[in-house]
Amino acid sequence: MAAMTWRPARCWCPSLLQVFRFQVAQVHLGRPTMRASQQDFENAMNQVKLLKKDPGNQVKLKLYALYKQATDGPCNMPKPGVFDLVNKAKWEAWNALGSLPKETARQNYVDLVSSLSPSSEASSQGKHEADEKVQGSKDIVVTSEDGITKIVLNRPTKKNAITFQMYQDIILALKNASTDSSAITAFTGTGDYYCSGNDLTNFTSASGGKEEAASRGAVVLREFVNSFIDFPKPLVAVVNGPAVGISVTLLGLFDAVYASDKATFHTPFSHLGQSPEACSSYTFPKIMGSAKATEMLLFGKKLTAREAWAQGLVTEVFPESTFENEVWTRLKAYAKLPPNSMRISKELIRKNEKEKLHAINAEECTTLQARWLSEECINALMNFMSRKAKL
Ligand SMILES: CCCCCCCCCCC/C=C/C(=O)SCCNC(=O)CCNC(=O)[C@H](O)C(C)(C)COP(=O)(O)OP(=O)(O)OC[C@H]1O[C@@H](n2cnc3c(N)ncnc32)[C@H](O)[C@@H]1OP(=O)(O)O
Repeated sequence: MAAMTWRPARCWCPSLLQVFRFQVAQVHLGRPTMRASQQDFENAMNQVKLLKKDPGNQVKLKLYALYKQATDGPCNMPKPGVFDLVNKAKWEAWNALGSLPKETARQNYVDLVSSLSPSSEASSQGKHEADEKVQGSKDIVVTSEDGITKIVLNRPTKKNAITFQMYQDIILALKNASTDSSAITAFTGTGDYYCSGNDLTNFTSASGGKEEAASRGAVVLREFVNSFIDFPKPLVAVVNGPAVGISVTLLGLFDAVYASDKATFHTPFSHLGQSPEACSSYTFPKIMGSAKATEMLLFGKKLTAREAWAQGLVTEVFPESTFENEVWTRLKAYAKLPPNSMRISKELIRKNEKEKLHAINAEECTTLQARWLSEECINALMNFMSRKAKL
């Protein structure tokens, strides 16, 4: 086994890691099952060596984790000691991927590398493979094949929390997906979480005063939710793990929600001094009744996948062991249906509520803009930031 040890020309992040040795061993990946993806994977590994720009520790940890998941499967190493910073960071990144299948990890690795060097030929395939990756950044990876445009939240070390940039990336991804050649668009997450909602550092790290940040937040949130309200094609959520906050409330605007039985659904808005968004103040009572909606949106009751299914928020629950395979097989079959008929039928189902949903979205954003400036919310965000420091 030839080991390729990559020592950066300079220490990339002395504050976090003294020296980050990024070891990617060239291993014989066994008899090729899918020659092409294996070839892409090895090409991507070589591309990593040629990267001229420092991708940052987060990305390097992600590459390390995806590489290990793709070659060794789920994390099988004991957790390093608390003072072994480098290996503990690597262990956590790998462990955060949970039971992500090797093929998915391999594909995510290739996608991540190609997003780092977009001009690179991460794929050795012809036109078809090159079409698979259509847009995205390091945290939102968009691929399109088999009639499905897949929008992947790809920030597993932060439980796929949504940054300001990711909101913009998703708006663009939906805009592109609405006119591309795919029949269906699906959202899913990398790692053990679907999405832990809004990145709670969005506001504390925003430039300008908190009033300006709240105002910008309301504008981007309104545009973000409108892009879901107006999306013309079948929109499916593939909830691969726990979902928090806006990733849960948005489900009321999806056309189908398939969940792994390890998924949970949590909207801790009162705990955060906030209020509901993504039209959930209307869609949740409509879907599950006002009492169940109150338990979620006011009291922050966390639902299991089965409870969410029983309340109508989830269309179907699958065993974790067969979830990915069953869901993507089903969606590939659905994606073969006549796309115009599906689009027109969706328009019939949704058209009577669109105007109402836009108005509800506007009101929720105005309310949230005020909430973000409230003492209750600011204290809650500070508590979240300081919780680790107490450890
Ligand atoms: C200019 C302003 C722009 C604003 C942009 C628009 C704003 C739109 C806002 C729309 C309204 C949305 C509301 C919501 O979504 S409310 C819900 C927000 N989410 C949460 O409250 C979840 C917070 N996270 C947690 O409770 C836990 O992390 C969680 C239970 C999810 C997992 O716990 P666990 O112990 O398993 O893992 P860690 O806590 O160690 O998490 C691993 C690392 O990931 C970081 N993390 C996780 N979630 C978030 C998050 N939501 N925001 C920021 N960071 C998050 C966590 O801090 C860990 O990082 P470190 O390893 O660096 O500590």
